[in-house]
Amino acid sequence: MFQKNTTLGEFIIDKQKHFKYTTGELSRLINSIRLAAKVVNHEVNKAGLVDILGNASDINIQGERQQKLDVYANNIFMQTMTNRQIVCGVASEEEDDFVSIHSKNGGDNNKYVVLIDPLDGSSNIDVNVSVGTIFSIYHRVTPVGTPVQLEDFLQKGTKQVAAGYIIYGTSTMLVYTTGHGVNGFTLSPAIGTFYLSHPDMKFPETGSIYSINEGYYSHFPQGVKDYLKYCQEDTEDRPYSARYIGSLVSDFHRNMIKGGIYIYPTSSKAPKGKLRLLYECNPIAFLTEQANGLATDGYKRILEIEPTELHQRVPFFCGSKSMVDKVHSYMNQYPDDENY
Ligand SMILES: O=P(O)(O)OC[C@H]1O[C@](O)(COP(=O)(O)O)[C@@H](O)[C@@H]1O
Ligand SMILES: [Mg+2]
Ligand SMILES: [Mg+2]
Repeated sequence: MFQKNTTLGEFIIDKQKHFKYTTGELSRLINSIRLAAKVVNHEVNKAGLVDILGNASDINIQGERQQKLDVYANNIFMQTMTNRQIVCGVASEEEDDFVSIHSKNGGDNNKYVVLIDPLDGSSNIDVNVSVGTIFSIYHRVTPVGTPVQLEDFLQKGTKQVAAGYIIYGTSTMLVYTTGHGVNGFTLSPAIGTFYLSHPDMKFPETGSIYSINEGYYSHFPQGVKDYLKYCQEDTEDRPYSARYIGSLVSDFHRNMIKGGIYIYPTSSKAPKGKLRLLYECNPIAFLTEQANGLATDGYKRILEIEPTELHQRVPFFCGSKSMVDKVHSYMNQYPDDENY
């Protein structure tokens, strides 16, 4: 069992033992994400003092107006991946297409691709509410030494090698998995080092928190409406508490610690759901399952969904096992709602 004062660097090196033919490439990659996270954290912390709040000029591929911090965080992670030549390609929420890391000294020779949501919870940036970064790592499927292709990114979530998030909140944490459980590290602001603070994180089997934007209630599928009615009934252990921060990372983090469910279903405003399969739902689903929770699209396992587009959206239900099972029992009463 790891000591609480174990640093992330020590933990990464020690965990290499899980990979038979390790070259250290994955460790270097996670270390680079750690570095980029610290740079972004520094900027987030002084937001309001520097010109980093508010809208940037562009509308991104999602049709959303980019925030300055979206652009800043995206640049930091892209530069870190490019300068360190540790991946052969990166796909980002803020980039129209995937970015190949060709290199005079061999980006194509790298075996990993990264998919990233550089700044999650953009609507909360200007109001000093916690935001995050989400990342997902795959082993490429095209031959090493050749330019990266779209198929290297369009892989099922079950193929992820590692996934995690950084939460820029009351404290800054990096939480990740390589398929051997979920561990959380807190940044010591004084020393600038991440220390193991939340070893072996697990979702409680059940909980009493539900997270959903009820503002869209009238547009939700009937199964979701029925489940919300169930959550709000007056019984011994209900009504549950409604908690919705509006940053997926923050709502997920709280629910993983306290027990709860996060739902972003389809709605007439978002007929396919809002969240992006590749760099929001797959990494969070991998963490959820590694922490004994469930992550689905309301009907089937998120990690089994075959991706078809870089920026595709899916409905997202994730959290404590018995709560996701319960919402499924309602969704299954309306099988037609599955064919969105
Ligand atoms: O404002 P809404 O529609 O409830 O959406 C909030 C959801 O959208 C997101 O902000 C989408 O992520 P981005 O901020 O990375 O675009 C999630 O973090 C959050 O859970
Ligand atoms: Mg996001
Ligand atoms: Mg984002």
